[in-house]
Amino acid sequence: MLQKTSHYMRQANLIGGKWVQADSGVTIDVINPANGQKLGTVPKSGAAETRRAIEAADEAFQGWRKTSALERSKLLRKLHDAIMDNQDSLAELLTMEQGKALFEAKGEVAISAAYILWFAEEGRRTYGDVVPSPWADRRIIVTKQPVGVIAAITPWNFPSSMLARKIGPALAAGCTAVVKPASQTPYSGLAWGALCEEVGFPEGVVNIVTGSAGEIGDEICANPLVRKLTFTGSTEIGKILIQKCASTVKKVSMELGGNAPFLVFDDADIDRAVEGAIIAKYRNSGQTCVCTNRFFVQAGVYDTFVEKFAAATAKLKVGPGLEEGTTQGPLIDDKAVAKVEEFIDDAKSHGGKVVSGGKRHALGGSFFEPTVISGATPKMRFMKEEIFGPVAPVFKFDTEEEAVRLANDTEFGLACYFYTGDLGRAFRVMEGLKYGMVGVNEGLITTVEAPFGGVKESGLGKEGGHQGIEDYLDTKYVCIGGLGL
Ligand SMILES: NC(=O)C1=CN([C@@H]2O[C@H](COP(=O)(O)OP(=O)(O)OC[C@H]3O[C@@H](n4cnc5c(N)ncnc54)[C@H](OP(=O)(O)O)[C@@H]3O)[C@@H](O)[C@H]2O)C=CC1
Ligand SMILES: O=C(O)[C@H](O)CS(=O)(=O)O
Repeated sequence: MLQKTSHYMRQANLIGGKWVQADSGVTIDVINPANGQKLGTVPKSGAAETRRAIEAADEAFQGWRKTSALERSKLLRKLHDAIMDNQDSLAELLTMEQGKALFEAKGEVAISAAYILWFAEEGRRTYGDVVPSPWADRRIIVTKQPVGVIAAITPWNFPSSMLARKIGPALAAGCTAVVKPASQTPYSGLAWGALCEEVGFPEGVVNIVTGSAGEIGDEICANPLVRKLTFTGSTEIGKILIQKCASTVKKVSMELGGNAPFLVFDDADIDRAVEGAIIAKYRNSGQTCVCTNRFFVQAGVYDTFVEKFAAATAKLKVGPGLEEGTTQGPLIDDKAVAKVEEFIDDAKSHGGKVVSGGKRHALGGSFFEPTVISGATPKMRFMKEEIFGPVAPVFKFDTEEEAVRLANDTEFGLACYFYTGDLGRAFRVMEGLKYGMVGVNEGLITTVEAPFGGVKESGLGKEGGHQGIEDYLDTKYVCIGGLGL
């Protein structure tokens, strides 16, 4: 199977148009989470390689910034087409390094291409202004220009689409990029380097460096040539990076952790709510930042919802991502499994009841049974900590006010979901929830046309939508005199 995915599989850094190893020659093994087998290696790079990548991006920026928005749009469209022409092999590579079910990997590759196409179009609409001048002899214009060299650091859970919604707007705006993919899932990002090379992006426009996160991150944050950092990952690391970027006053975009609530009111369509709950909880085996972390169900429908949700959960098929029919792949590693077990043990110690799943899957390794726990209470770790795994705690509430208060009782504010048949309630609850994204009677809302991002400690900035390109642009005010008007 590896043979079929090898065409875009690269086991080297891409710096200034050249595929190179780490200076030390040291490598990192990349492991298939479905079977623990080694897929290959990537360079264990550090500050020196990162510095060279930044310098290559800065050199390429001098030419790339002078291309027209239409030229950049055409290249991005070619990149979109190349991704879609190779969707199957890119999806197989993604599943082999990350573990997700193949249909989800194909979906991730497709939305990655969709982000590229969206920004191919948005890059031609970065309008400025001509402002009526207060002076008869001067003219005022306001223009948008690319910020310059950007750095992108991406997580292991969506190694393709998280990169797409960063380099898509960056390249469309006229920026150049240095990318650090997650060490556990580097191949999807490196494949992007091969695709950009194939469709004709100039050398140094996209550079990709794998290896020591701390060393690479420190060079990115300290190097004044890098004018913006866009990061997707944990809030813990995001806070460190924000602090380190202060030394050179970089722009920062942060897509960080979540603690999504999912509210079900008495007047909800319960079958629709269960359908939404399944996708909002178990997509990517629960390893997404917008996965539901806490289910809050009104007392009148609590037992019915738990029974239907547990039954639907039990129907999910755990297995290797490449296996026909699999809906739940393995977790990324054994550390992730151990964390999920800790959450379940904590819940049981506080009176929670496992009504579906609850333990490691018979397949062994990092496969885990999708799990529903009833009788959840705010004393449990779920209330404040992101699970990042296939565990669904179901809390009970009585009033609308109580539900909104419980939902907001977190430092996070990324995504939230609620189900109701009452229009007035829909507006009251939507306006009361302190989150960047709200699903009303829907459990999967991510799309390229809408601005993705959180508030509070879930992050800064938006990705996707027309907002997604703004963070890659500087606004310049120009006052023109001496015109003899
Ligand atoms: N808001 C959002 O859109 C998303 C948020 N997340 C959040 O991320 C977490 C899980 O993802 P995970 O990958 O474990 O998150 P991490 O924050 O551990 O890692 C994310 C990326 O940051 C890199 N990194 C780690 N430490 C440093 C450092 N000191 N300097 C520079 N880079 C560093 C990692 O590199 P390496 O792999 O080499 O360690 C990886 O590429 C969860 O909290 C989840 O909610 C995840 C996806 C999307
Ligand atoms: O990394 C993630 O969790 C993604 O942001 C989730 S989504 O964009 O696929 O919804």
